[in-house]
Amino acid sequence: MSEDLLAGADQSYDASSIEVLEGLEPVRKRPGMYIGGTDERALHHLVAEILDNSMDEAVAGHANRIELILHADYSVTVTDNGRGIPIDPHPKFPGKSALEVILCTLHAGGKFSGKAYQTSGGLHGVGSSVVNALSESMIVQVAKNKELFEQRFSRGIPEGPVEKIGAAPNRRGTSVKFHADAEIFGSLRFKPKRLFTLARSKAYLFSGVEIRWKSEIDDGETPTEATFRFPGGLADYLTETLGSASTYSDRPFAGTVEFQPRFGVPGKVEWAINWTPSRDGFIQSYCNTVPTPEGGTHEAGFWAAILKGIRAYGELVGNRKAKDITRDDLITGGCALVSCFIADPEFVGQTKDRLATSDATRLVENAVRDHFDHWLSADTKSAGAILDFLVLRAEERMRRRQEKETARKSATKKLRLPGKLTDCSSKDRANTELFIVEGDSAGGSAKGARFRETQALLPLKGKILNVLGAASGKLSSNQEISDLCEALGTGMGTRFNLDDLRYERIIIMTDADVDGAHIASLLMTFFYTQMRPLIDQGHLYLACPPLYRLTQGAKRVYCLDEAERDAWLDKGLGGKGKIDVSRFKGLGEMDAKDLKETTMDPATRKLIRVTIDEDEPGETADLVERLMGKKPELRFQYIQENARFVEELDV
Ligand SMILES: Nc1ncnc2c1ncn2[C@@H]1O[C@H](COP(=O)(O)OP(=O)(O)OP(=O)(O)O)[C@@H](O)[C@H]1O
Ligand SMILES: [Mg+2]
Ligand SMILES: [Mg+2]
Repeated sequence: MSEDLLAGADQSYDASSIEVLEGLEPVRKRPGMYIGGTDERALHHLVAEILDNSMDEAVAGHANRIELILHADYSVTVTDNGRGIPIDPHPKFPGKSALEVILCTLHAGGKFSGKAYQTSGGLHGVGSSVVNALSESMIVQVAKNKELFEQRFSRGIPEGPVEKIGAAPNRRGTSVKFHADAEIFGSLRFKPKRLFTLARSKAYLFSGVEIRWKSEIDDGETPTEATFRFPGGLADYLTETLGSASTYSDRPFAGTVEFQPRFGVPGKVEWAINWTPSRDGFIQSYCNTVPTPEGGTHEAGFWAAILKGIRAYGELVGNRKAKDITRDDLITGGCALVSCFIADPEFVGQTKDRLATSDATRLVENAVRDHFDHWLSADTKSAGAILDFLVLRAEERMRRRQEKETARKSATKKLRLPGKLTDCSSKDRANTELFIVEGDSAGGSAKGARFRETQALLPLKGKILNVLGAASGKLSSNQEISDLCEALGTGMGTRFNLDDLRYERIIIMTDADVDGAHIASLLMTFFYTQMRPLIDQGHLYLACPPLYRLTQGAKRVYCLDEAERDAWLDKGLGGKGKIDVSRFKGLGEMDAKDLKETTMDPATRKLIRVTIDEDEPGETADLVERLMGKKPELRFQYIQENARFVEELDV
């Protein structure tokens, strides 16, 4: 670096360049430090801060009702029936009420000493003042001693002192209404669904509270009014979350245990966990009702208990492979909720994404461990199923590692293709298509119908197994599945790699009958669970072979559905004699020319792209479960009703 540059840099660097931000200014200058950014997540965090304060009041035993309202102008009101924020003059700040101090000063709060609250989510004395700073308007009302008080703020600055505005003979508590500041959040708006979910989860976390939800904004999918009260706690929450997914145990392993007092304050942990083959595992953890998406010490304690418990059970029943199970196998396979209440928790950051209190590990582990041992030995059927499932995951993980190592060794890996694949000649992936064809008979006419250069064929024999129900070990040993994987070139499950995909479009082409629909749905499920990115990136399609053939003399037309058939029947084909209608039983009944024209030729065919509705991942899993799960009637019904009539099929 040159001398000039150095000299230029410190010329104006003197005391005057050191700024001290006062009051709530730092919050507006650097919102990220307090709410983790200025994005949608940060915006919704504002509501969480205010709601957390009311929850703290409820958990401390002073409130049992909370109301959350989303107004038409996108402002939010949170009301509780707690003690009410103190409004008397603050001893340290003459002329200011405690309310004003709390809302206009960082690090002002009643949760530092544990006198007013024992196990609170709040602890920094920052939350409400931060929300105030980032709101273009905030109105706080406090009902106390049969009187109603109010103070208004704009961008963290009081518009006047706290004032008595009336009587409140039957009311008690705090109400905070705020409108997030567009200067900070731009055009971002609260999403009814997110707030609804937030309110609901809080109610699950503390069964002593009733939370009412109201939204003046109707997004068409979120209820505009609801009352949440869940005496069943996390066990119910988990059961609801898993919906109709099949699980290895009928009831989740769930419980609540009080801790030995910490700092003289009793705490507790509540949890629920179950295992399912039909979706990825997850854990949602909370401390003092504050979500901790990055986990922390309480999660560590929970997994330690489950891991030790399952290994000990394996040893007890003589399953030697149980000792290979690791924490990762547990985490990827289990669906868990853990909520603890402890005094004076330590979090990382103001958004409290991770719990750091080291005691929590031991407390949670001890609490859960005993119960888990009992639970496993009391329900040996579930315990056995869970153990098998976890052992399988461990084996799969180890096999993957081994395969990776051997794959690296054989550097000159030759591409292996299944014998029954009729490949296309193009060496370039662009514009190529793989037709997965049901049965060999159809394969015959498809061979004559295809464009050799770009269209490849893979006939699959009979019914592939119901992959969703099958353990993943069975999957990889299934011949049809491994042929499919080799043809695609991608690997599956956690080894799936989209870059290796050998074709641009994968097209499922099955007969237009119930069996065909079944096979198509099995394949879609397989892609959904094992090769999800292939669907996400728009590579998966369903072919639409016609359902009817009409002939009249020498004239012949194909119809995709009843409507089309009826239209032709009305106007006639222009041939001689009576119209002969035949309903296809299979692709094999069509000759190559017709198959090409109706189903395979990109210029004349129709395709359905398989997509997934991103907003509803839960429902997607649910639908796949419904399609593929234990009830075939439901499945057929769905496919027959829908598959033929939608352009984009949401699996
Ligand atoms: N709804 C309420 N009812 C009663 N007191 C409240 C309520 N909301 C806030 N307070 C009081 O205001 C104080 C400050 O709240 P604030 O959210 O700023 O900080 P905190 O909750 O103490 O900590 P954190 O920054 O972690 O949220 C609280 O400690 C509590 O004493
Ligand atoms: Mg708070
Ligand atoms: Mg504060």
